[in-house]
Amino acid sequence: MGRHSEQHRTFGRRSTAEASGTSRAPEGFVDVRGVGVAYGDVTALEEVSLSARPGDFLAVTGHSGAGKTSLINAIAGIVPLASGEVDLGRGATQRRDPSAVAIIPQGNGLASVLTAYENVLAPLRARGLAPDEAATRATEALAAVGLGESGTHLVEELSGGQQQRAAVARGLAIDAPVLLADEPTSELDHDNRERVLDLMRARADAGAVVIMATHDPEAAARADVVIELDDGRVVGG
Ligand SMILES: Nc1ncnc2c1ncn2[C@@H]1O[C@H](COP(=O)(O)OP(=O)(O)OP(=O)(O)O)[C@@H](O)[C@H]1O
Repeated sequence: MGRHSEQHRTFGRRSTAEASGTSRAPEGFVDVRGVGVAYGDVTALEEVSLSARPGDFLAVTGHSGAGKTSLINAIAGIVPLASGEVDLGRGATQRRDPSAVAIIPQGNGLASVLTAYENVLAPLRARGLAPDEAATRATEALAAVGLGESGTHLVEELSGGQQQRAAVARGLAIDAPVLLADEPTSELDHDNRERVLDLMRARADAGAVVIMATHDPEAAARADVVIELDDGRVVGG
């Protein structure tokens, strides 16, 4: 089903921003080498390798249980590796830089008793952004996903799709060199799905690495490269 798949890929395309030399391009990279993940006796990933450079938009596909979330979480450092290595950062001197990554997790991960705006703002303040800049970024990110009017609502008052868009806003607002997104469009109608995919594409074009897990072939088709997992391994597409 993937447009392209193979055991190990290297993507060297220069980003638009890098090529034009005009931007704040975050210059991320991701190197995944022979990664395995296990939960007790369950092997979720085995010998998975991939490599991505600034401007790359990757989709990770596969059936339910294939290992998509495990791969996203392994790259994010959320699950321990049973084998292999993950490097990510801003350049060769900053390998394994945890602040280089932002994640839009499966199931959104929002605090339901905070407003959408507070959820977007909190990680920005935690990362040391000044209050004014954090507020501006949070407002802009919510507007970008079409929640400009709903930012003051508690998350528990929002629909599932609105909550998912708030989670997308939170991930985008961090403006990290590496953006990981786990099923970021699963709850969205057509127009909002396209809006979110446009934002992912724009972030890659600005120089980030974007890696998106999705079971939606149409969403995957928006990526530069599709990596298909089956039973925890990269399979041919
Ligand atoms: N916390 C856990 N404990 C035990 N097994 C787990 C755990 N999380 C995932 N698994 C197992 O690891 C394998 C990969 O799961 P993972 O969630 O990575 O797949 P996925 O492709 O993201 O699935 P989905 O599309 O349903 O979200 C599955 O066999 C799953 O049952």
